[in-house]
Amino acid sequence: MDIKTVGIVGAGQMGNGIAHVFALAGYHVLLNDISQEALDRGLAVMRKNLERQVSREKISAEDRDAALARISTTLKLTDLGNSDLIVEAASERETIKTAIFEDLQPHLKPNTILTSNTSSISITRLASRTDRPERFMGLHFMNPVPMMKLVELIRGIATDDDTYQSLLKVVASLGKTAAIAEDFPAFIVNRVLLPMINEAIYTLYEGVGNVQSIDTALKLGAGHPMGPLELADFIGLDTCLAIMHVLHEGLADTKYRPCPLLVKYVDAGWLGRKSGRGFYDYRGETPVPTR
Ligand SMILES: CC(=O)CC(=O)SCCNC(=O)CCNC(=O)[C@H](O)C(C)(C)COP(=O)(O)OP(=O)(O)OC[C@H]1O[C@@H](n2cnc3c(N)ncnc32)[C@H](O)[C@@H]1OP(=O)(O)O
Ligand SMILES: NC(=O)C1=CN([C@@H]2O[C@H](COP(=O)(O)OP(=O)(O)OC[C@H]3O[C@@H](n4cnc5c(N)ncnc54)[C@H](OP(=O)(O)O)[C@@H]3O)[C@@H](O)[C@H]2O)C=CC1
Repeated sequence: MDIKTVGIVGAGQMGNGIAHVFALAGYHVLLNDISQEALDRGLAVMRKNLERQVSREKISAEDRDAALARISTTLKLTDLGNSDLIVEAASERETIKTAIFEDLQPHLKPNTILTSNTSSISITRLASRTDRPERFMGLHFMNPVPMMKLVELIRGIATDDDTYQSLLKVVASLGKTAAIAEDFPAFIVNRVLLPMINEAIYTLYEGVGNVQSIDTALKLGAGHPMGPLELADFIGLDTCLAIMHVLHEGLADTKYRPCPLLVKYVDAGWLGRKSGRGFYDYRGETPVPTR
């Protein structure tokens, strides 16, 4: 299938990164969110990240301008009806995702491929709520999207081969590498990564270390580019908690129980970088540990 126009739902940190890489690869992008503020912020972040790529001589100024010219934004979900491919990147809540696909469905072309960037939710179940489970797949980008080379591809039980092959080509056209995961809770990356982050939060909760010592230990002791608490803040603590709930419920094993301290931070609205505070406080010039 020839994919030219991509509709992206959700202009948060993932949605804007996904729009960035599709536009740079020559696709026309229509970006939707429920809030104008999120759309404006998403565009501003894309401009900044494209600018950084120009200043580091990764792309030319012409590439940047052409990419920006290929991106439009809209508050109206139904404007995405002409897209050849939909990438849903709204908040990690199943009811939100299901409602988006239900609202979009009557306005879509029959062949349009539906994908979700979900970190953990069953692709088979999301697909089953649409009129085209055979043309539905998990297309899971990593954060920050312009930098990370991997895209996890997850087939639902009904996904057909044509959809799978089309998405393999899309991933290659973005200059990224696909890893194929079976449709089980949190797939591959987050099945491994999130229990590690949750364990780091338990380590903090139980007083084995403080924020600084835990992050320093994993960065310098295990060669991680970011400490696990810094990474949790980067992903978003609400998203981390949502993934742990899916693992805990979906695999029915207590080893996946979310740390009460993670729950407390989310209850406080301390969601990490995106809200200004999490395991670090980002409101000053340099991040300061909150524990
Ligand atoms: C939750 C899920 O469902 C799945 C997930 O995504 S889990 C999260 C997966 N992501 C990770 O684990 C990220 C771990 N962190 C890293 O790899 C690195 O810290 C990083 C690549 C983000 C930044 O690297 P760094 O060396 O500390 O920063 P810095 O030297 O300033 O930048 C390195 C590059 O990243 C780019 N970059 C940094 N932050 C960026 C951002 N937020 N957006 C876009 N690009 C960014 C810089 O422009 C720079 O690009 P070049 O190398 O092309 O010049
Ligand atoms: N953060 C990460 O590291 C990664 C996240 N993901 C997944 O990507 C998805 C998005 O995550 P992320 O970008 O971090 O989250 P963010 O919170 O940064 O962004 C989510 C965006 O979706 C918007 N939104 C909520 N409901 C709707 C709706 N009905 N229609 C359109 N937009 C809506 C939100 O608006 P508002 O703020 O107004 O509610 C917000 O702007 C999630 O499924 C997440 O699990 C995948 C890989 C990595």
